[in-house]
Amino acid sequence: MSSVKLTGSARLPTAWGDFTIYGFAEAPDKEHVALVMGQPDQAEAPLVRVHSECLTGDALFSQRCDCGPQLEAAMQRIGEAGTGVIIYLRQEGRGIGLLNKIRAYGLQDREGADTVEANEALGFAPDARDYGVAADMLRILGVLSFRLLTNNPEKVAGLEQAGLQVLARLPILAGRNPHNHAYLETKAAKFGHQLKAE
Ligand SMILES: Nc1nc2c(ncn2[C@@H]2O[C@H](COP(=O)(O)OP(=O)(O)OP(=O)(O)O)[C@@H](O)[C@H]2O)c(=O)[nH]1
Ligand SMILES: [Zn+2]
Repeated sequence: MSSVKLTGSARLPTAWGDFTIYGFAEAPDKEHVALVMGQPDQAEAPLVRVHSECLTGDALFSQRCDCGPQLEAAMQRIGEAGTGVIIYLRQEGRGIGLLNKIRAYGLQDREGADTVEANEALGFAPDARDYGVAADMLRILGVLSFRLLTNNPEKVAGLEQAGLQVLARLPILAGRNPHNHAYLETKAAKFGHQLKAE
């Protein structure tokens, strides 16, 4: 039984080409979207990006993280390929929500905590995400095997555990800057993100 329901779709022209945006509802009140270009359900190894919401990075140009540039890079690569999917998950702050992420940022600023320590100080797991919903959305879209744009091995494992086939992990290195240096180092050291060019 899928935890998400497809609720509608529409054209979404972007700077990188024309996508179709699909709305998904997850009970009780979460809303997710998928951007689809071309016919990834017919393609042999389409590009897929599973992107976790980051309001500060995706919409407000924050340089504390690399989320906005990664999203742009993924849309550009899918535009160049002509086919692919962006699953945009409303798992802000690695699943703790926007307001808790801002509290975690405050602890990092005032107490020198890294992202993991700040989450733990607030009583959260270091990473509270789950990729089952993303897997359900991909299944509804008919995309069962694909190449995944990510540096995060947990994302690959999470989607595979949910029954999908990740044919390859493609690195997505974008948006490194002096403000996110420590954040990226923590991702590599504590979450095993692969951040070296391959
Ligand atoms: N709790 C918390 N979440 C953060 C922090 N900085 C960024 N995030 C969130 O982290 C999520 C992105 O996760 P990342 O670990 O950067 O990257 P990823 O999605 O796991 O991996 P990639 O696929 O390689 O991008 C977004 O939801 C951000 O809002 C932070 O300091 N604390
Ligand atoms: Zn971010």
